Amino acid sequence: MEAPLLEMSTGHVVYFIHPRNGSLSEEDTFGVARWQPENGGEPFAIKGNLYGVNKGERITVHGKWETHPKYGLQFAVDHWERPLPKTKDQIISFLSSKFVKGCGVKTAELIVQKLGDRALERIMHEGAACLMGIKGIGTKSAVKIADSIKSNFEIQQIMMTLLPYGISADTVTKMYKQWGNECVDIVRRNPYRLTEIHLIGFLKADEIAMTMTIGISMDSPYRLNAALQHVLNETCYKGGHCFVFEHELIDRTKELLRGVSEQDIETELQLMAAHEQVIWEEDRIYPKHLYIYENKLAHKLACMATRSGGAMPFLEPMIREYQLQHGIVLAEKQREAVRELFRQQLLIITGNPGTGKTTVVKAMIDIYKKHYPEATIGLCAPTGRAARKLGELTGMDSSTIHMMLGFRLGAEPEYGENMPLPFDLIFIDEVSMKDLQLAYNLFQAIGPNTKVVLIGDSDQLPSVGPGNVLHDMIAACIPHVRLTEIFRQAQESQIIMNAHRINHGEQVVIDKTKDDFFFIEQPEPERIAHLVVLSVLRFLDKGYRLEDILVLSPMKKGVIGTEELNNALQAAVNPPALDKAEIKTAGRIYRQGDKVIQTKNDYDKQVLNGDIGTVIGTISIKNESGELTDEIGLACDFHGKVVVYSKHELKDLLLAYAITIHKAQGGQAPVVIMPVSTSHYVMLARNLIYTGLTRAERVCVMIGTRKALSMAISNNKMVQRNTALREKIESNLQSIPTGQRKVYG
Ligand SMILES: Nc1ncnc2c1ncn2[C@@H]1O[C@H](COP(=O)(O)OP(=O)(O)OP(=O)(O)O)[C@@H](O)[C@H]1O
Repeated sequence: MEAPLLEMSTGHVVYFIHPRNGSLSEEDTFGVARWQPENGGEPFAIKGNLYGVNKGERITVHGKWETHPKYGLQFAVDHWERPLPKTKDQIISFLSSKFVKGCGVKTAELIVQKLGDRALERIMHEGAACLMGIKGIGTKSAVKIADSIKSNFEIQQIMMTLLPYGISADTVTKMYKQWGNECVDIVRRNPYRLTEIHLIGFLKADEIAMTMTIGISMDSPYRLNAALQHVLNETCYKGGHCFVFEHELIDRTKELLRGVSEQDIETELQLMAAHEQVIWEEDRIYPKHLYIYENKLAHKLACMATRSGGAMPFLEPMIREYQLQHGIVLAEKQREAVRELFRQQLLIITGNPGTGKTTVVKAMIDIYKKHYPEATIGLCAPTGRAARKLGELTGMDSSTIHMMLGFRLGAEPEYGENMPLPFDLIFIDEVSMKDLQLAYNLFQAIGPNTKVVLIGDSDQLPSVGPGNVLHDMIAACIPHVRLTEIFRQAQESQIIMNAHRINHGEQVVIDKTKDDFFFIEQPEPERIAHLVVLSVLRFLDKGYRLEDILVLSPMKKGVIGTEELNNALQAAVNPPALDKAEIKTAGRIYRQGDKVIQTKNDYDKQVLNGDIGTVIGTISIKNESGELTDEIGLACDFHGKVVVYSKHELKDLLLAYAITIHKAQGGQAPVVIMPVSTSHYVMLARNLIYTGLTRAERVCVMIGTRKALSMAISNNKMVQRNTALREKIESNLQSIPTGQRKVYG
């Protein structure tokens, strides 16, 4: 049966019926609006994907009439377009709209005066040249006006061609930025190229490829290439691996492509390796960038590790003087760490909580400054929270590694191989979180005369991103001092003592007369969720603030996963109210007063993955020229810095009443509440529970079953990560003959 022909109507949206503010997003594109056809007919309702339609602007909608059981006759929009304005008034109104940069009503009138009814056609064909000589338009603004008109209509054309294949308007805009007017040709030839610029994933590209008329064969090299890239990257980034073994990559790709022969996949892989799209080393296949990071990092670490000095007679009296001045006796391992600081260019200090890491860092800074008064010292950590804590404890400035390196959107960091960081000594805290890429960027920026001290707890979860950098460095014998003594003050904390027990595979011991560790026995997940909410409310009643409380769950899904806990906690802690602004998008509600977490590094806004803030309210979004638009966004406070999110940027912001233990790494709070249930037994591992517990500064409340806790404590099977950093550091170390090793200090 042939599809019914679509009808069309040109006119404008008088107002939006749903959503009332007309603020649609890529995730939430469905809208209903009151429509005024320009032929003078009666207004009617239109509905459908109206994402990108602005109230009042002239567009053409294509679709068909439908009868809604409740609302009657409506026009269901299949697609829409912005027609080329025809009359003088339409042209002036288009030229002075937000789509054309740098052109107000007066300038628009002057343009039409000079170029007439065919002004837009002429600008598109002749470019900026035809605008020259018009009063108030210089060369720069002529180019700006011409470019925005051209790109506007080109994007429209591309959208009309590609939207039917399920490519969203937002993706088209991004594609256009990358490929300009060639988008349609590129996608028609090889839809998988959309995966190259991370606009869509392989599965979506495959879907598009299969629906495009020219069709792409199942064993097309384009398809195989994209599938191999997809499997390689997914495996590395989801599993924290730096490479994937050849047989595993081929097997997984075969499973994904179903019906394509192993031989064809292997041939494509060989071609990819020959063109250095991937790196094939022995039986390992690396994404090219991870291979470069691993090799360069290994080389740099080995060079630094071979630079060590000899005896320092001045040091022992300085350590004694420090102890006297501060009324402290450093433990032998702490003294060893101070000595190693002076001897080594690169030093790792690890220890479980309460073993005196911060104390020894303070001693190191003090003694080093006494010996080298002119020395410049930098402090940093992978997350904002960890950096703030390091700054507070040492009384010195401290920043995130990203900020220290000067990460910028779409550009190399400010500091790197050719521009080393301007410090004599750098301390980096919470190094267990550092993944391969961040470690590479950091060490590239370390100059030949800068010392580096890495501090961390190697029993915590490894980094979220690829690599197992801290473990590999320790295993490769990079100078390392492990602090083991638990000091008396720390011994009084049940949190610290139980953290050590868990780490040794022993069950927790709780003294009910003390008030820092509680275990509430409850087997039912629904009841656990309820108790989590009650506990949070109780701590709030006691005077704790929301930011003092971390609710940690191992998982996102399920009744006691972060998603459902967040909904329950939002409803209990911050319910809707007339005086509280809120925004709804993609099924989530963000309300004034909500605790939120950024889930991606955004160098433009200067908020990093893991930063926690509070929603201040809603706000009108400004366009590129700084003028307010109809679009409503969200304003959040991140430790005194106000960050504004447009609706489509909210995908990078989640509620943070409950967060995963992985996300909580590098941060601590006075209170930690943690469900521990067999309902997420796949996630129950010792280092997970250990990491969660050690986020608590004052009180930890676990809710669940002892059985689940005991299962987690017994599960010490570390998930293996594919990395060759250790091997490469060792081989670099061997290739630097002892005679050529530099003396440092
Ligand atoms: N040599 C020492 N003699 C006596 N007390 C010490 C000594 N070193 C550290 N402490 C005390 O032990 C406690 C824990 O020390 P510190 O905070 O430095 O450990 P940490 O390893 O940094 O802990 P966390 O990982 O929990 O932050 C502190 O109260 C500190 O004052």
